Amino acid sequence: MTLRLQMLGTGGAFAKKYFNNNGLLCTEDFTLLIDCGITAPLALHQLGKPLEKIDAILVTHIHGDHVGGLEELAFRMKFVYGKKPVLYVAESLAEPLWEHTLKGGLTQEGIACLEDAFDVKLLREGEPTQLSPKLTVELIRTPHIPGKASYSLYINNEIFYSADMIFQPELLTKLVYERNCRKILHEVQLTGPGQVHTTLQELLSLPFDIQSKISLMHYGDEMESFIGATGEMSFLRQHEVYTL
Ligand SMILES: O=c1ccn([C@@H]2O[C@H](COP(=O)(O)O)[C@@H](O)[C@H]2O)c(=O)[nH]1
Ligand SMILES: [Zn+2]
Ligand SMILES: [Zn+2]
Repeated sequence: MTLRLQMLGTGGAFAKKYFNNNGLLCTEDFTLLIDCGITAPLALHQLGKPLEKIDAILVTHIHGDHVGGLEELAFRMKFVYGKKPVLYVAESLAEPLWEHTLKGGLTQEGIACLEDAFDVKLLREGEPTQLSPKLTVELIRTPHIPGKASYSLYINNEIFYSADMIFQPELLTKLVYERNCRKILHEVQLTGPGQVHTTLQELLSLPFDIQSKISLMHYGDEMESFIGATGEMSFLRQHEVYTL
């Protein structure tokens, strides 16, 4: 089954060279935007991708580099195309996404809740959900910020998309050896302590056969100086189209 991934950006929260880590995941008849950060509207514009070609958006957690573009996207879909974007969101994130992030900007006549701005589809952790005939996504809750929900994605029961998370070697091992995971798209923090992210040093501790499945994303502006220092892992590049 052919899946294509084109990252709108591959940068970490503070990266300035690579835009926010948001991606277009495409089957032949469906385009999913994974996360819609602050830079997503500009990245889509630069790629020449009209908003109406995006069939749905899925958000992994509530940080600006993952949800900061939703206000503009909702307004443009409403006023330019007269449509509500389809928004896949974990049950646990829907209320905080509205109350803590979007309410201030989106509230106006005709918009009083998340459902007024988006066609909201709630996702349950651990339950694979078919988004289109050839695209299924399962949310896996993974640790990122203490006390805040955040989710990784298991796509078509074979591709792991970490989103932002603290290193989880047991999960990665289980996915590869027990769930036939054949590709891992993983965030990486290249310098400094990981704290709420996964460091390159941590990923380098994984066995070579797991490393060889990993493409690195959500990196800092210093990425170029780490080329050749990432073991069996390679860097995902902004705008390149990958067949998964
Ligand atoms: O050096 C750092 C930089 C950032 N953080 C924390 O990360 C998040 C924001 O980044 P995301 O990519 O959106 O997760 C925020 O909680 C910062 O406090 C950090 O811990 N260390
Ligand atoms: Zn992030
Ligand atoms: Zn985050």
